[in-house]
Amino acid sequence: MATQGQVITCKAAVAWEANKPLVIEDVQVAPPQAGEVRVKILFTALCHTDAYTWSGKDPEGLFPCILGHEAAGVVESVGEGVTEVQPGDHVIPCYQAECRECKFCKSGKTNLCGKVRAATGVGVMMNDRKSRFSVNGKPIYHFMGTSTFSQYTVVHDVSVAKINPQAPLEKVCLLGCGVPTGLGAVWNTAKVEEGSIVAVFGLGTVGLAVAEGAKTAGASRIIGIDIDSKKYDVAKNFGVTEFINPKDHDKPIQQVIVDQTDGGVDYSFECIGNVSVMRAALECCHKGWGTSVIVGVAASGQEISTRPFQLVTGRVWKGTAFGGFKSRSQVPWLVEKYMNKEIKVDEYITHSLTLPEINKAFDLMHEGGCLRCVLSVHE
Ligand SMILES: NC(=O)C1=CN([C@@H]2O[C@H](COP(=O)(O)OP(=O)(O)OC[C@H]3O[C@@H](n4cnc5c(N)ncnc54)[C@H](O)[C@@H]3O)[C@@H](O)[C@H]2O)C=CC1
Ligand SMILES: N[C@@H](CCC(=O)N[C@@H](CSC=O)C(=O)NCC(=O)O)C(=O)O
Ligand SMILES: [Zn+2]
Ligand SMILES: [Zn+2]
Repeated sequence: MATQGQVITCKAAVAWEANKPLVIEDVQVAPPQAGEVRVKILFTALCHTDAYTWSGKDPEGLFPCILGHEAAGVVESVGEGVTEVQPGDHVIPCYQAECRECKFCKSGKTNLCGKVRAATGVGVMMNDRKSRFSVNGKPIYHFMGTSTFSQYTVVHDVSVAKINPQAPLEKVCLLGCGVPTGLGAVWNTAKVEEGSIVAVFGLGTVGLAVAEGAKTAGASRIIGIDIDSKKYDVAKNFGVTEFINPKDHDKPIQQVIVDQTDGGVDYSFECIGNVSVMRAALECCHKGWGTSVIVGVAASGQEISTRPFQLVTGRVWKGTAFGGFKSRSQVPWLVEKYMNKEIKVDEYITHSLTLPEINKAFDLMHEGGCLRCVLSVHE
């Protein structure tokens, strides 16, 4: 192919500074080095975590950078030693890598991978600790090892999942983050059993995917909690059976839930990123066994607290990254589940725009009616 081994100049949305509108720039994307893959991104969605880092509250946020981590595309070229994907393969970039060789990958206890995390956390590639992106010679940092708000990106080979080429990329891009995170929080992290009572705090994409996961796990009651009452109508389609708006109650929300559930829920999930809600989510769990899973990402400087007595009396506090899914192994499996109509994806897509409209897409994200907005990157 003509572009292999060449620098590609393409359009990308650059975050030059925290909180300043993204700027569509002509970006130079260097060829992939050993162990790297250059991907033509066709569709990318926006996740709340992109907005979080853009806001300047992420301690790992570096500027200028190219954000984006929920996407799908086609391999354009590969660097030396890359064997598991080749040009033309349909792929989903994975911010949570899976090398299958490191201490984490071999532990059988976690989906976290240590191979490239130190490099992706500081916005560079592992090989030479440099960025593959530049604008007129000025380096632009990578983000989460994915940087999908660009027509082309370079990722580590351990951070890319090859998927069924029949899958519609404009839909399955969502399997790069929010939907697997919610489903996996239920299936892998909490391991919700049939008949359980579940509370979901925050009914955005991640919370709705938790509800969907809980429904398929056979939960008997799925209580959705959100400060936006309009969320309930949509949430019913994802399995939420009851709704509570904390603003409608004088008592603390954990007390309201404990009163309505004969002592508390079996499982709760915080899908907002609010440390006060994380506490409420733990404290609404049943004494002796209730488990609360933190999914939301809280800003730099925020800390969780509760009375240790809550844990002494048997409640369990956990967290999850990418829903505990092993990315390269299990994203292709999730794609198949979608193709077999076993999991929802289309239902989370409320808006479709193009890359140049990305600032509008971020505005939409902060409006109640938007779950996921998918950007067509080459239109
Ligand atoms: N752990 C992980 O691997 C991942 C974590 N995340 C994080 O999950 C969180 C949720 O992501 P999205 O669903 O995309 O966000 P979202 O913004 O679409 O949804 C959040 C929901 O919480 C509601 N909410 C806000 N404050 C509330 C409060 N005090 N009480 C009750 N409800 C409240 C909002 O009305 C909204 O419906 C974010 O913090 C995101 O960064 C996202 C993906 C992966
Ligand atoms: N840089 C952030 C960390 C944010 C975070 O926790 N990210 C999640 C994924 S959120 C996706 O939308 C995650 O997978 N964390 C594990 C990891 O290795 O980063 C901060 O420092 O707050
Ligand atoms: Zn995300
Ligand atoms: Zn690993």
